[in-house]
Amino acid sequence: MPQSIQFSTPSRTPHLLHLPHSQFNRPLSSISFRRFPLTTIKYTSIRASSSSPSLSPDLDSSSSSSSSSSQVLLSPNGTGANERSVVATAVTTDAAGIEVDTVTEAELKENGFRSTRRTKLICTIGPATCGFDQLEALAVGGMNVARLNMCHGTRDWHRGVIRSVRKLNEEKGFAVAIMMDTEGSEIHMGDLGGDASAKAEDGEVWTFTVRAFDSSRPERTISVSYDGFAEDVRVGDELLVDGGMVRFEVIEKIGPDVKCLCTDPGLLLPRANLTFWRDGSLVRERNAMLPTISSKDWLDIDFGIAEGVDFIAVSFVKSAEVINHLKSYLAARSRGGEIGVIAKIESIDSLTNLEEIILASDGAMVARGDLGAQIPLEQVPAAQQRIVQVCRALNKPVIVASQLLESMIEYPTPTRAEVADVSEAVRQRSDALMLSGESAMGQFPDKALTVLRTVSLRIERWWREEERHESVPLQAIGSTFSDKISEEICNSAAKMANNLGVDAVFVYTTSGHMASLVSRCRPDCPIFAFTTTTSVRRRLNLQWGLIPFRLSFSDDMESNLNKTFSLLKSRGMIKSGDLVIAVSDMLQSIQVMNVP
Ligand SMILES: Nc1ncnc2c1ncn2[C@@H]1O[C@H](COP(=O)(O)OP(=O)(O)O)[C@@H](O)[C@H]1O
Ligand SMILES: C=C(OP(=O)(O)O)C(=O)O
Ligand SMILES: [K+]
Ligand SMILES: [Mg+2]
Repeated sequence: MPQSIQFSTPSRTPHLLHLPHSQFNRPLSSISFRRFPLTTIKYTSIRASSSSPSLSPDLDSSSSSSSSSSQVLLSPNGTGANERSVVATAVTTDAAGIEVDTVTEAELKENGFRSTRRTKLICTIGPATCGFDQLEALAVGGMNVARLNMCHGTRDWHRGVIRSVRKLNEEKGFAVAIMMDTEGSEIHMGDLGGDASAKAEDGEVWTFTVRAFDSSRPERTISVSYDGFAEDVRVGDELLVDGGMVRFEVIEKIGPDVKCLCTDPGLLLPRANLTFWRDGSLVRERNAMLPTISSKDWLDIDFGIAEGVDFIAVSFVKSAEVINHLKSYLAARSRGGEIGVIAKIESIDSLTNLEEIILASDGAMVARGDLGAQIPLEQVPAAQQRIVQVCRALNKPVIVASQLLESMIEYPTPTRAEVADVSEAVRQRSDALMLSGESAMGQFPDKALTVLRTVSLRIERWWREEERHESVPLQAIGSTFSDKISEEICNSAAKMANNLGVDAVFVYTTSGHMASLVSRCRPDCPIFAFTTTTSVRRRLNLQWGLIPFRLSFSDDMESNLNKTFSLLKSRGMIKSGDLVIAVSDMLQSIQVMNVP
């Protein structure tokens, strides 16, 4: 199949350039249009929307079907320029045949392409946010992915949330993806017998025990999920609750009970995780014999498959093997590649095997909560930067998680240090930021999301204003020749977009791969990703800069562009004169044009 680069001038006359395969052994960026005088480039004209008066008459009939009202176009969920309530507009009988959520629509109209947020936002859903209206408020506020932590809540509870999110997507045109996070074989405390928390004071002696309680929890007593706990632990060990938020020292062992002295006071939360340090280093063998995916996790995974979640985040990944195992399990049970597997990097082993784990996964999470309990805290920032860089190099989305706005669990305003931390993750160009307790059980979930949104927007703008184009050299990753061509096309498209100052890159992608390749380049302009299925659209919502739309399209780029321009224009989401670069994975083409 000949590869084509299409170039259409601002006067809307596109030029079609056919090149033999061999030309593509060089990066596309080295293919200069100047080397091929425009006069030798065969051109075809492209038809604009039916509202354009300057169409070539010869193409009217061939493309008039492109404004058919049966076309369905779905916009992404809100980038949250405003807090007004979302009105359902999922009306396919609409004259323009568009389904779109009003948040994105309003934002694009009011602020234009460039102002859209590039960094994606994830909210952990918990008691503070599980109601339909609360979920809707988060979607309006910019939530791209809802995370369910299977450490907490029953499957019925999680099912309720999943169904509410799905309803929200169907009724209001959002594309909020669902990420299920496995519990993993970590050692954690039991619940607190109904108490929301328990305060451990300095100098108090608490009992950690593997005994089950018949009735209510005895005072200053905590149950532990790991049967071998009392045997393994030694007097003098340090016991860290929730990554060091509260600390104890083991002072005595009495059968199944372990007496511990509180050395750093704080709040104990139900099912908080526990780590152990001995002589200044983490005791790793403690859960080394436990499988990464426990039998309870496998049941949760089956539940996730049945409920059609979009991502499964695997806790305490140690090697690529477990990721490969889960991926083949999913491939056999879910309809082929529909669930993305995210590796949580939160252990020493996962740092040791980082590249192979990320290569095997569909994305990674910098799970700083547990990571900070396994390596010294001062090493966490360097680990974060390395994980973000490896993910970018290997073209996998990366999430920065835990304690971004921890103080907002209790207070309506973040600390300056928290804002600086969020800014750093945005500046590193991570794909997504995640809220945990802030949205799950905090007092100000919407405000916390607003802080992530406004800080992301501001830092992204600052970075663009400073014109700090990144010169991160992106290593070649494509294995097949076709993959290599796609990669070069996307690299070139992003470079052209920056150099020409275009308003948006349009990418037509069936699997989503081409969109991720454009996202990887982190271009200055937003990326409109058009894909044919709702599941791909939702998964794209995790990736930096992608505004995913669902659109039925063909392998005829001319008609796809006509259709897109017409649909987006009729909703006022783009306007005549906007400069766009379009790439497609079906034709492997690049086109530059003004919206007619
Ligand atoms: N589904 C849920 N049901 C009840 N509480 C939850 C749920 N999800 C999260 N939480 C609460 O939010 C806190 C922070 O969430 P997260 O960081 O995901 O969990 P953890 O602290 O266990 O690592 C949890 O400690 C828990 O108190
Ligand atoms: C995100 C994390 O995992 P979890 O909240 O499940 O402990 C973390 O440890 O930072
Ligand atoms: K978890
Ligand atoms: Mg963790």
